[in-house]
Amino acid sequence: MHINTKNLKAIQDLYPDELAHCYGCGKSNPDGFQLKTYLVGDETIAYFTPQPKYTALPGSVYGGLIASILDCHGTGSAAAFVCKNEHISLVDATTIPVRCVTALLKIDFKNPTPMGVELELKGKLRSIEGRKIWVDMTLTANGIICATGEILAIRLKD
Ligand SMILES: CCCCCCCCCCCCCC(=O)SCCNC(=O)CCNC(=O)[C@H](O)C(C)(C)COP(=O)(O)OP(=O)(O)OC[C@H]1O[C@@H](n2cnc3c(N)ncnc32)[C@H](O)[C@@H]1OP(=O)(O)O
Repeated sequence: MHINTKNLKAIQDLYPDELAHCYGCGKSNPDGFQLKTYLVGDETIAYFTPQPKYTALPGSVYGGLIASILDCHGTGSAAAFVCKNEHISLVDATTIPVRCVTALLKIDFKNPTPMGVELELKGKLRSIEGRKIWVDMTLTANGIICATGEILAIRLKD
């Protein structure tokens, strides 16, 4: 079921301008994917429909693209979970004082990811240990989990 994100703020839209140029999710990168991650309760969600140019075998999505969007969903999720943990409201904020980068990313490709359908990415917090945030992720198409991911994101120092 597609969650209505219309009244939610995407984490990536709350990154300070100077940290918002990421190819995968930066709002200030017009040539990038501009992935949007939303915090919904205890999990994060993002939707993305790859263009046909990101084909692997005909009809299926290139694995690098899958890794790329899970990477950005992971760092966005990590920032969102830190905000939740520290009671930083995403509703009132225009920017958040939390930015995370990827230290480690693992992807398991479970099934071919079909081209031409909207992909659903979800994130769940595993743990926050100081500046280290572990997030578990799934990427689903047509109700089938095509990939799972785990990320260790590191919160940047001020
Ligand atoms: C891109 C970085 C630049 C930042 C500025 C621009 C922001 C732009 C944002 C856009 C980005 C968009 C998103 C992207 O695409 S990010 C792009 C891809 N990622 C990178 O380029 C990151 C490159 N790596 C680094 O810059 C540093 O290594 C970081 C910042 C990650 C940590 O270096 P830092 O000096 O800060 O911290 P630390 O070394 O004390 O480590 C902290 C803790 O983490 C543990 N640990 C670390 N690695 C691993 C590992 N692989 N497995 C297991 N554990 C690991 C480590 O043992 C320690 O644990 P503990 O001993 O405390 O228990």
